[in-house]
Amino acid sequence: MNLNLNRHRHHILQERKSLIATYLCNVFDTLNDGLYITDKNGVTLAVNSMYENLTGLKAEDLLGKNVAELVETGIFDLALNPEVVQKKKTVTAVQVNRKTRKVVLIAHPIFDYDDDVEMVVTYVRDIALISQLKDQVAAQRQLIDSFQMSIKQDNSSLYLTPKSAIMRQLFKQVRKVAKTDATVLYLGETGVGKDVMAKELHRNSPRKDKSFFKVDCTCIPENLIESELFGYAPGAFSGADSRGKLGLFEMADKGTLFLDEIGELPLAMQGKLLRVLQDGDIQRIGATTTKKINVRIIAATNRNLAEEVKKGNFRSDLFYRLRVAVINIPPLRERGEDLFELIYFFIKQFNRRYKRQVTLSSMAEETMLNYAWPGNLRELENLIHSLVVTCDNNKIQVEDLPAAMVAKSTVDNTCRALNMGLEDFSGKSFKDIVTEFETQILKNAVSVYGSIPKAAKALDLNRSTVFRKLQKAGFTEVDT
Ligand SMILES: Nc1ncnc2c1ncn2[C@@H]1O[C@H](COP(=O)(O)OP(=O)(O)OP(=O)(O)O)[C@@H](O)[C@H]1O
Repeated sequence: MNLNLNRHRHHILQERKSLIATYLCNVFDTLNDGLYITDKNGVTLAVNSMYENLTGLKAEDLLGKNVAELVETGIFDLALNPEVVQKKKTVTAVQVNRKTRKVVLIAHPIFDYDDDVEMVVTYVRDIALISQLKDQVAAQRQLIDSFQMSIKQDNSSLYLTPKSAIMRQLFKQVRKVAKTDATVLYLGETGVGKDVMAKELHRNSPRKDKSFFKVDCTCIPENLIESELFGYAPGAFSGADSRGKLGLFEMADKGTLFLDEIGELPLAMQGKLLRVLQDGDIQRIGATTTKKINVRIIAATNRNLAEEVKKGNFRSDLFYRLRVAVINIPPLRERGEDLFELIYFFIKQFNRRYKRQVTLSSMAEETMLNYAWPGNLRELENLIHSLVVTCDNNKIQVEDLPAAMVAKSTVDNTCRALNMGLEDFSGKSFKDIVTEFETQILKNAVSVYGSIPKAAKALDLNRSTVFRKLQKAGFTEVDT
């Protein structure tokens, strides 16, 4: 039974081998290298189409001719065959041909059963391409180095020793998870420092000497995201670089990859990312095999990912995978005394950069402290940058601040003093809001001074006016 099976296989194999022999030239034409085959005497037996492309020479001018003759007639300046046959080993050289094309030759001996050289198979590569590749590798190395430099250098321009309890606790948490290899998800409004914290995490991790790459998922066009992240195999699609391309996952191997704005990652990519997180496998576009990589993932978003999962915009399985260590970065308005510290930290930074000695008036300082900073640290940093650059004398006055900030700060102040929030006024007319403010001020004054006549006197108002306004608003002195 087994014997029959083996015979059958042997028969099929013989048939298939003749198939290979029939189509061998077509197989040669699929190679990305040029191919030049001679017999042991140097007679040209075959060249593939890539050889023709690289050298500009035509097969019909070469086939059947001896390489020695081709050298003599100046078709090319050297041939490796005699040396390969004599030394019985692989030989390499740079060849220039009649068309002044420069190529690299790698000539291998093919032995017969007596261990004598029967043929010489030469691979031919474009020297320009090789030096381009070298440049590319050097550029990539430089890129990796510059990433590492920026990680190392950034530190001095950052405020990393917060005073507020909330941030001290957060830094503690960051430095603790940094020691592990866990995937980290940063959540927080725009400009709160997710990017800064991702680098801080890398800097404190055992991978600190390896590369750190950041991908802003909003910045890469959807059709390029996959090739940027996963790279592609040589000749993966028409127009692709024939040498293939390294993706960011491979570049960040052994280091950290920061996926910023992960909420924007297209659904198809979310599936691929999940596979990386689960198995540590990546597959280049057009590749048939996968590759194991060792990358720590840090992700960040200002979106509510749970909501995005409900809406079907974000895969729940990926969401759960990312939630291994979630770190919420609070907005500036919740960082208490850090705001004060940060204001002066940035003033110092920009004073140093522009060789200035700008300070802040107490009114300007108070206005800044009372502002809600919707743009968070980015807004604060940019404002101080512009104030330091544009400040005429060395003191920033409240008039130098943006009008909207001053107005908002005044209203916020009044609201705070009156114990009201801005949301209390939504949908009301200006007149109603003013009346409400007025009533609140009068109420406060009556409670502070003890009676309507005393409050009216303190506010330099007519007592009947105060009485009438409060009565109209439905208050009596007893109510207050
Ligand atoms: N601790 C810090 N010390 C000094 N500057 C900081 C700090 N944190 C953030 N910044 C500055 O604030 C700006 C915004 O920070 P970052 O880009 O990290 O925020 P983000 O949350 O990632 O923003 P986005 O959501 O828009 O991506 C940057 O210019 C950064 O340098």
